[in-house]
Amino acid sequence: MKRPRSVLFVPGDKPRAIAKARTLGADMIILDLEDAVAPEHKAQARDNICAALREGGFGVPVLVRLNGPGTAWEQEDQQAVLCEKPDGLVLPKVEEAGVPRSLTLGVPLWLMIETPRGVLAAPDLAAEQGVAGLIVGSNDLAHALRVRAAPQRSPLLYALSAVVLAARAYGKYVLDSVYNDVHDAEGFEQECRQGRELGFDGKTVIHPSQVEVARRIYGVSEADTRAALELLAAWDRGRADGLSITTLRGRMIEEMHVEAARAVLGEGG
Ligand SMILES: CC(C)(COP(=O)(O)OP(=O)(O)OC[C@H]1O[C@@H](n2cnc3c(N)ncnc32)[C@H](O)[C@@H]1OP(=O)(O)O)[C@@H](O)C(=O)NCCC(=O)NCCSC(=O)C[C@H](O)C(=O)O
Ligand SMILES: [Mg+2]
Repeated sequence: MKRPRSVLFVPGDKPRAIAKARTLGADMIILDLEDAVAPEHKAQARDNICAALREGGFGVPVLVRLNGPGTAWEQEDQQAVLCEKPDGLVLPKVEEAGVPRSLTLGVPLWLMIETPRGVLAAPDLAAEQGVAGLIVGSNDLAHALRVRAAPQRSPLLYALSAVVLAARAYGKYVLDSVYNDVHDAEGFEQECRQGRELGFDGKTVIHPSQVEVARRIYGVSEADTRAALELLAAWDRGRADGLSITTLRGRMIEEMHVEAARAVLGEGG
């Protein structure tokens, strides 16, 4: 599976949004049964999601976010997703490793880390078999931590990095949280850049206007490609001169930088 850069949440009770999701160019779609859907809409949302999975036509992996274990909707959600096999399941507010996940259907699991205990358990959760990736849910996390909104998400940085660290340690994907203000394009772009710097693979998004921005910022730019080519050329010159390591404009280049540059070219084409 290719690294998902822009992952769109779509409420299961909004059929127009589900239809539109097929056209927006997200790398992955999450049809939501959990927090985007009011209790009285859960049944309709399940029907909508089954119909959408049956109809297909998304062109990218489609996951379903279930309501958590212990909720009133657990059983019905399980039956509903059995209707058509989604490409993965998103489990919310996961906190404990090593417990049998009652419904896996043999599909990849994406675990939402959005509670203090979830953050503390992130390494063990990332290590679990069948887990494709971790997703930060910073709305729930900020609420549980009782932190306030602050520039650059400073109160959350420790937790964000802890989740990235856990995912990287076990070779899993890791996705940044959603940005709530769908009218604040500048703030969204800034948060995408910050997420990328922190090491996330991509961002979860909630509105059509956010899809392409996340794809671009998490993608490989022309400048990235040029820099990678330049680094590889410098490396090749150094090796031809018999050097074990070399420099480019005074900056040391070692094998891991070469590996990173090749990865950029592999993705950027
Ligand atoms: C955030 C919204 C509620 C904004 O809704 P609204 O103001 O109605 O949007 P627009 O009028 O601008 O919509 C324009 C058209 O775009 C379609 N649309 C909107 N959102 C989506 C979407 N997510 N996917 C596909 N299409 C979408 C509308 O249908 C309009 O189309 P049309 O009618 O044809 O013109 C709304 O965007 C929304 O509901 N977004 C998703 C919210 C969501 O899924 N939330 C749950 C996941 S995030 C979460 O739970 C947080 C996490 O767990 C945590 O703890 O942090
Ligand atoms: Mg949440």
